[in-house]
Amino acid sequence: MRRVHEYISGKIARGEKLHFTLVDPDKPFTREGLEKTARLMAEAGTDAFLIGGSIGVTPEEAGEVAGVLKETGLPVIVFPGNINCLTPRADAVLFMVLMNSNEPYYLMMAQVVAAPLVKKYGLEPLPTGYIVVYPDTAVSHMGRVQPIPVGKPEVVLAYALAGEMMGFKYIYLEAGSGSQQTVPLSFPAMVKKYTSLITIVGGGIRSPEQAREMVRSGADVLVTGTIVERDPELAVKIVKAVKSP
Ligand SMILES: CC(C)=CCC/C(C)=C/CC/C(C)=C/CC/C(C)=C/COP(=O)(O)OP(=O)(O)O
Ligand SMILES: O=P(O)(O)OC[C@@H](O)CO
Ligand SMILES: [Mg+2]
Repeated sequence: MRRVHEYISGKIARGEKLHFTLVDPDKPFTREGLEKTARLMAEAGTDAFLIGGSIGVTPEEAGEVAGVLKETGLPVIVFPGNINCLTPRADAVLFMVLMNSNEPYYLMMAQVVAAPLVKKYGLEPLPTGYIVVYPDTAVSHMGRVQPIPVGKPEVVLAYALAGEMMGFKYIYLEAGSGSQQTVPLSFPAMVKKYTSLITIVGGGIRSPEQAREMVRSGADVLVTGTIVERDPELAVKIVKAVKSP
């Protein structure tokens, strides 16, 4: 059963660009507030919800958030900072390797610890190479990241090719949540040109214009988190820009 992968890849095959809404269960929320945001984003046309955070998420919070988001009928995908984000109430998990980490835990041990849990929970694994471009965010600190030189898209391409050769289906080009900059447009462009990976891009996207140029450059899936928390109406405009680039 690869229902979520088929849902995502089917839409891409039909020429659609996708938007994922990131919800961090560590951020304070009320059930009513979360329901309202979820409904707003679903009506705007977001394609799925990601749940996860770098620090502080309890499995109970992850489960509660997943339960509320599932009421929209959209897929709920765990975007794990670590195994604490896993919950059986989600549909799938970005089964990630942080490819440019210097830390063995994020390269192999997190996956080894997670795999039996993913199996028990019945989560669909989405095999994903995760690349964090910039230093100075929670994820780059926690993940002991070796940043990618911004003027060198061939470096990111080499990672993407390696990921594709190892059988990953997704590559997530991450600026870092709350980043001041988005990933360089040349990065999704290069990956799209030379691989058949599904390209997810996120971090620092704050305007419909940025969203539009990122999908025009080759991103298949755009992720926004911070703007959904700060300005949901602007997030709705971003979804519309992704859907009509
Ligand atoms: C396979 C499993 C279960 C785990 C893999 C674990 C790996 C490789 C994690 C990569 C390192 C990491 C810390 C990723 C975090 C990704 C994430 C959920 C980011 C969401 O944003 P935050 O970093 O929480 O942003 P804020 O600072 O805005 O809260
Ligand atoms: O919070 P923002 O900056 O939108 O980032 C989203 C996501 O890519 C973080 O992992
Ligand atoms: Mg967080």
